[in-house]
Amino acid sequence: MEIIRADGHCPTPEVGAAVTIGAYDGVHLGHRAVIAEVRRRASEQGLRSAVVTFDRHPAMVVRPESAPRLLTDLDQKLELLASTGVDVTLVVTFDEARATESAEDFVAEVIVGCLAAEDVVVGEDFHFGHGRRGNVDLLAELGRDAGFTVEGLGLRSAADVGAGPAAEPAGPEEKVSSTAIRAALVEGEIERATALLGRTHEVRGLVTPGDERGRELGFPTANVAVPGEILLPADGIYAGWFVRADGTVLPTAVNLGRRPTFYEQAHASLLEAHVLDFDGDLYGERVAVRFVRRLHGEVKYPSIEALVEGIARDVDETRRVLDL
Ligand SMILES: Cc1cc2nc3c(=O)[nH]c(=O)nc-3n(C[C@H](O)[C@H](O)[C@H](O)COP(=O)(O)O)c2cc1C
Ligand SMILES: Nc1ncnc2c1ncn2[C@@H]1O[C@H](COP(=O)(O)OP(=O)(O)OP(=O)(O)O)[C@@H](O)[C@H]1O
Repeated sequence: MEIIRADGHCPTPEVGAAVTIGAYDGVHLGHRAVIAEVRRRASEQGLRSAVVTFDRHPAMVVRPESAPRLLTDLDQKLELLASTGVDVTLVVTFDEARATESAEDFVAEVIVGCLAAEDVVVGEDFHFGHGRRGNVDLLAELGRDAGFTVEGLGLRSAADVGAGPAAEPAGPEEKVSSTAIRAALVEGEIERATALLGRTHEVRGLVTPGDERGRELGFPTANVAVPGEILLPADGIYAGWFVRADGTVLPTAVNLGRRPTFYEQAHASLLEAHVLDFDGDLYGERVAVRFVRRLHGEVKYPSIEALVEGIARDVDETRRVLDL
């Protein structure tokens, strides 16, 4: 996949493109359905297939006070987009100037100027440009002058993307969206998020020193510092996978929370991963944690012995969940 950065000017394309546009946070199964349609249309018409997305979520600039936490950072998003088989991703710098740009200028500069779009495919609820004034109808109108067609796709539901019963409790009619997946994660409904994403939710960060208590307890943990703009699921104990910098994937029992056994009121949740059957130094390593199942909420154990027994049960349960 070719990656083009649009922060002013870009090379004039030699071939036209079938294009889709959006935040694409999470690259979920709804997004994948749109991209599959873009690829199908591109190959039918001898065009390149392209995704236009942003270097940060537009809400971070437009309404920072209520911007959502993200399912993916830019690196992850680009990796996931590459895995769809799309030919090009155009990463648009979303700054103040971009936020106040008119829909007309955005289309002229990016969609036509950078990609020579001939066919644009978006979800029917798509909005763009200053004040979210641009919609599918406006895009189609601009396309008539600029020489591209526009298709507004019906939004895919959980049933459409084959999410199955795991997408409950919202039900098969629920539209797949980044917002719905964020809500599932915040509720600790990991299987539902997985069903809508088509993969497990993965967060990335550096392993930082903790207070070494875990080792004393017999369960050393890697403290993973996840950037504040990334969405962590509900506090609790999880079975999951731990991905090392070299790509090795290891089973892990995760504590995401405030450790009430030790602290009356910790000010923030910590992500601590006990990597099963592993003994080694992880400090400073850039790792990923994938959440498979929430086992239970955090417990304020009455003693250290009870905590150690509790963690041992969590580790056993993690082995069962991961089929080890
Ligand atoms: C699988 C697992 C489950 C845990 N469950 C709890 C819990 O329910 N309540 C709690 O207070 N701490 C829990 N802990 C957190 C331990 O208290 C924590 O690992 C210990 O404080 C070590 O902290 P440190 O990394 O700062 O050294 C759990 C840890 C792991 C690995
Ligand atoms: N379930 C879906 N079915 C079809 N198209 C979709 C679906 N979800 C998103 N799209 C389309 O994919 C593109 C990217 O959308 P965007 O990233 O805004 O998705 P979203 O998941 O709806 O996000 P949010 O929940 O934040 O609104 C847009 O053209 C959008 O209309």
